[in-house]
Amino acid sequence: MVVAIDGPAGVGKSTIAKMIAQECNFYYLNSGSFYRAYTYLHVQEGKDPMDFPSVLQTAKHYVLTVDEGHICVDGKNIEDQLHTRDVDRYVAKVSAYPPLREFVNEQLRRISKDIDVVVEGRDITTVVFPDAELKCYFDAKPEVRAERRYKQHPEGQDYESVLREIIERDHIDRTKPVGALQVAQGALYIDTSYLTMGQVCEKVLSAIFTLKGE
Ligand SMILES: Nc1ncnc2c1ncn2[C@@H]1O[C@H](COP(=O)(O)OP(=O)(O)O)[C@@H](O)[C@H]1O
Ligand SMILES: Nc1ccn([C@H]2C[C@H](O)[C@@H](COP(=O)(O)OP(=O)(O)O)O2)c(=O)n1
Repeated sequence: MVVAIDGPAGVGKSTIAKMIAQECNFYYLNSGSFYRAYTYLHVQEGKDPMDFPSVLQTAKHYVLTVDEGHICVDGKNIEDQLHTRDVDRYVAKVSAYPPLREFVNEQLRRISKDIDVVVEGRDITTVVFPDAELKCYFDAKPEVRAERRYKQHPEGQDYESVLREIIERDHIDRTKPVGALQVAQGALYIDTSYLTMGQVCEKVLSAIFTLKGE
């Protein structure tokens, strides 16, 4: 079974997807980690992340694997390197390059073949797995998402800057020529603004149990 989850930054996709994966014993895939990993690896090589064809070359040079939800290169977990200022600054633009999207999508489909999986991102319900057994769209007001992100790293940027970046990121994510964030037909729409993580998880689990006839 494929459970596909899309939604904007800070809405709770990773948190809930991991909870569902653990509860149902499904594999967990975070597609944003692929875009982050390629951005990181390219910058690490001292190359220009705005030269998108060259980022694709870098991507093709490395083999990414996923170990218990963590992205690895040559077997080494690089998760800690994926949320730096540099990666945050460039990843939205890098991820808008259609050939790179196609490259990432092929890998997501290959990894997910014949297994039970929860996959989250921006275009999972629309492009990568439009026929997923369960499609979910999580939403929340930008102010709520900024507050959640700010609380994750109170030592980092102030709330106003976090909110500004969330709004900018939303704009890029929603206006991408390919793979833009949108609510897929037939998706379970959940506004998480005033729900606890447990309540969101319950809604998704209930949909999975219904599908399984449990
Ligand atoms: N329903 C919720 N209520 C309160 N906080 C939440 C909720 N869902 C997620 N969070 C918190 O919001 C932050 C961002 O969640 P995350 O799962 O990283 O979002 P995303 O993967 O969509 O970017 C995390 O600190 C998480 O614990
Ligand atoms: N399927 C996906 C997943 C992520 N992206 C983009 C969206 C973001 O700008 C980056 C990083 O995604 P990620 O989910 O890690 O971002 P956030 O944690 O929500 O800030 O990649 C995408 O275009 N398509």
